This record gives sequence, C-alpha cells and structure tokens, in this order.
Amino acid sequence: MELRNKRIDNDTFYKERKEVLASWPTGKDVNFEEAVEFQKSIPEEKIFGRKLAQADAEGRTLIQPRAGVALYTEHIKLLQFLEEEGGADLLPSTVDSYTRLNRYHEAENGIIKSKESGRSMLNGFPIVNYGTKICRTVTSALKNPVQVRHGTPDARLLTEISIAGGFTSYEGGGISYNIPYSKNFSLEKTIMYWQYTDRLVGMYEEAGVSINREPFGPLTGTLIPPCISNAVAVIETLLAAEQGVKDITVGYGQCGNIIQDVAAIRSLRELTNSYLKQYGYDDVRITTVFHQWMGGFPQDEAKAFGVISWGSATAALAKATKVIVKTPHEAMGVPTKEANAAGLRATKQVISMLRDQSLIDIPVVEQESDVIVRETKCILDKVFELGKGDLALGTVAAFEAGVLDIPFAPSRYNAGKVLPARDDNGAVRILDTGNLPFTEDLKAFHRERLEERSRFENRPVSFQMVIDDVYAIGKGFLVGRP
Ligand SMILES: CCC[C@H]1O[C@@H](n2cnc3c(N)ncnc32)[C@H](O)[C@@H]1O
Repeated sequence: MELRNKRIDNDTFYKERKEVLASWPTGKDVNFEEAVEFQKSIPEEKIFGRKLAQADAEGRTLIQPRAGVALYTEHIKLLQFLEEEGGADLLPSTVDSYTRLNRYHEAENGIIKSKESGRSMLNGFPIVNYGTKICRTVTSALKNPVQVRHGTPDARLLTEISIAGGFTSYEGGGISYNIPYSKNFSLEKTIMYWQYTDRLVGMYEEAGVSINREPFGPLTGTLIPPCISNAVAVIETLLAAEQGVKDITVGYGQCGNIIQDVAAIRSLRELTNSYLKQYGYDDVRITTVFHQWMGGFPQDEAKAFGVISWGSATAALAKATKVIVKTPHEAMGVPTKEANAAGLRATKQVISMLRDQSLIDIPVVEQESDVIVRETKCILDKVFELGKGDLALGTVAAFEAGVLDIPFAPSRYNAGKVLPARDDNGAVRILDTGNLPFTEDLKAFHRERLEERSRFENRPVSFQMVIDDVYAIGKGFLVGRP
C-alpha cells in the first residue's frame, strides 16, 4: 500500500489486522466486538478523555506518573499505591523496552526471571505477553483511568491488546516514536504503522468507545525548539484525525525558560485547534500535556524535588491539562513506588497552590507565543507544499529536506543540521536553522537573542554554547556560562 494521508479502507485494514493479530499468540484473544462491549462496561470516571475534558473545562492541571514493572500482580500494587499514596489523577502503564522493539520472546524471559528473582527484570510492563485478560485484571483493579505509555515504532499489536485490555488512552505517533527513538526505522513505515493504530482507535470511536491519543511531545527532550515539537504534534494530530481519532492530547517537554515554556503550551493549543479547523476536523477534542524536565537530573533527592517542583509550577502557570511527573530517583533509573508517589505529592502541592494563577495572557508570553506560531506555520506550510497537499508524503519529504529536523535525534532519516542554544535568559533559540524554512525576520530574531548572550558572556556565538548548555544541567544550571 502506498503512503497517503487517507483513511485506511476496511478491506485493507482487516487484511492487515489478520497479520497483526497473528504476530504473537496473545493476539488471537482479541475480538473487536467483544472488546467494544468490555470498553463500554468501563465506568465513566475511568474514561481517560472524559477526565481530561472535565479538568480542562475547570482550568485544572491533572497529575500523572510513569510506572511499569514486569509482574502484573506487582504492577497492580504499584499503580494502586500511586493513586492511593501518590494522589495520581491519571495512571500509566509504561511498557518495557523489549516490547517496544517487538522482542516478545525476551519480554517472556524477563517475566520468568522476575518470577524467579522476585524483582522486576524488565523496565516496564509487558502488555503483549500478558494479553487481554491479564490487562483487564490490571485496569479493573484501579480507580483512575489508565494510559499506555511506551516508545514503539511498530505498535500495532500493542494497540490491539491495550484497548481490548481496558486501557482508555494510548501514547505515541509515527514520527515521535521513531525519529527520537530509532536509528534505522523507515519513517514511511512508522507513519503507516501509526495510521493503523489511529484507524483502530477510529473504529472504536465509530462503535461508541472514545480512546484518548497522545503524540509524544518531548521528542529527544534536549533543547528542542518549541516550533519543532509543536510542528510534530500538529502533524500527528492531523494524521490521527484523518483516521477517525476524536480525542487528542498534544504535548511539550519543559525547556527551562518559564516564559517560553508557558508560551509553548499556549501556542501548541492554538495551533492544533486552528489546523484541525482549517482541514475540516471540527469534532476533535484537544487537551495539553506538559512533561516535567526531560534532561539530566541531580542524584541528590532534595535537588531532584527542586526540579520536579519547578516543572510543576510551569505546568500550572501554563494551564496545561495534565503534567507528567518525574521522581527523585530519575538519575538512578526505575523508581521505587515510594519515590514515585513522593514525586506526585510534591507536584500536587505546587499545582494546588498555583491553581488560581496563570501566565498565559501576560504580554511577554503572548509575544513569545506569536513567534512560535509564526515559526511553526513556516514549517507546516512547507510540509504541505512538499507533499503537494498530502501531509504524510510531505512529512517524509520534509525530513529528507531538513524542513523537519529534530535536534540530537539518532535517526538516519533526520538531517541533524538544526543547532539549538540558549539565549541570555535560558530560552531555547536556534544557532543554526539548517534547512528550516524560516523567514529572514525570524532568523534575525534568533541571531539577535544569541548575540545578546554573546555580548554578556564576551564570547562569540558558537557551537561551544550548545555544548555548554548540554553540560550545564549536570552542574545544576540552565545556561552554560563559560
Ligand atoms: C520518554 C520517557 C522517559 C522517562 O520515563 C521514565 N520511565 C521509564 N520507564 C519507567 C518506569 N518503568 N517507571 C517509572 N518511570 C519510567 C524515565 O525515568 C524517564 O524519566
């Protein structure tokens, strides 16, 4: 089948579905009609998109951790602890790395070794190996809505089992789970794989079951200019809407300058809604998610709580619908349930204290947001032009041309020409725009902001600034001063 941004027809979908469900034994337990009935039996308060919509209407920010362990009995205890002791409003199931690479045999071994050793030998929850029934045991044991979080380029089987298993939200996208995660995965292939995922979600929607979708906002999580992550979020939203998805949460990873971060969320919401309207998708509900600091974390737990609280404050002041919470064990690895719950409580404390304040309409945020909107439009207009109106084709062509270019991404399909660096206030600017289709005034804006830093630091604008900014985090700073 040729790549096109066109709704997959039923015959093509069902033919592909046969292969997908046959790719691991647990696929045979998935029955669409039965799964629709199961999803319809899930109580209202556990439908992910409903809880997001309610919070968004009330201007509240919900808190959600990442969490996943190998043994499903332990995974239930972990998630119950996070909602009881952590106060999580929304729950995850973070999938292990083997499953993300479709290496289910190794995930199986991980489960066996975890049983033998009594500890989790996987860095997440192996949904495909457990299958529909055990996933339903997990999702039914919890009070709050549960979302599948992962990083899977080919997530077709994972989607089937996740939704049949009672999860009501699903993260990822054909760009955001490929370019920042993989070296050799063809972008054309992963966009098509994720059109399958979104078509399946569309079919559940048409059967009366609403599943929330969440493109992965932070990308490589390292100095990503908001216009680039916003462009990817809008593209994945439009591709999903074409397949019938109706409930989407667009996301962004904290960069560190609070004005820019608030403006990023404001512009992301504005851009996503305006492009959906422009392309005729009038019935898609949009919410936003802010990811707490995705860069390196201090080992010292007190300092880690400082970073967590700073991200919580930014999420609240940006009026993000949801914030993804880090833990004081971030520098060490998979957190204990106690550390994970502590991160949640610290976050909720700050979110609650700031719930009556907002920075989204202050002039400096509006100005920054306008710049991000203009930059993102330059990129998206070029993407459509390269695709001669077809967004999927335009996306592949845009990466080939470096019109879409994600800093520090491992993928060989990524040009890697764009070089970000922080300005004197720590906002992420673009030192080398590579082939980004910016207007001259936008290029001048970035140059001026970096020259301001150069004057302050008495050194030329150079690649050294990029290196210093990457290393600054480990030293507890944002701007890498000489
Ligand atoms: C792109 C997401 C990276 C983040 O995802 C966290 N993460 C990964 N796996 C788990 C897990 N099994 N439990 C709790 N957090 C987890 C990492 O710490 C990192 O912050």
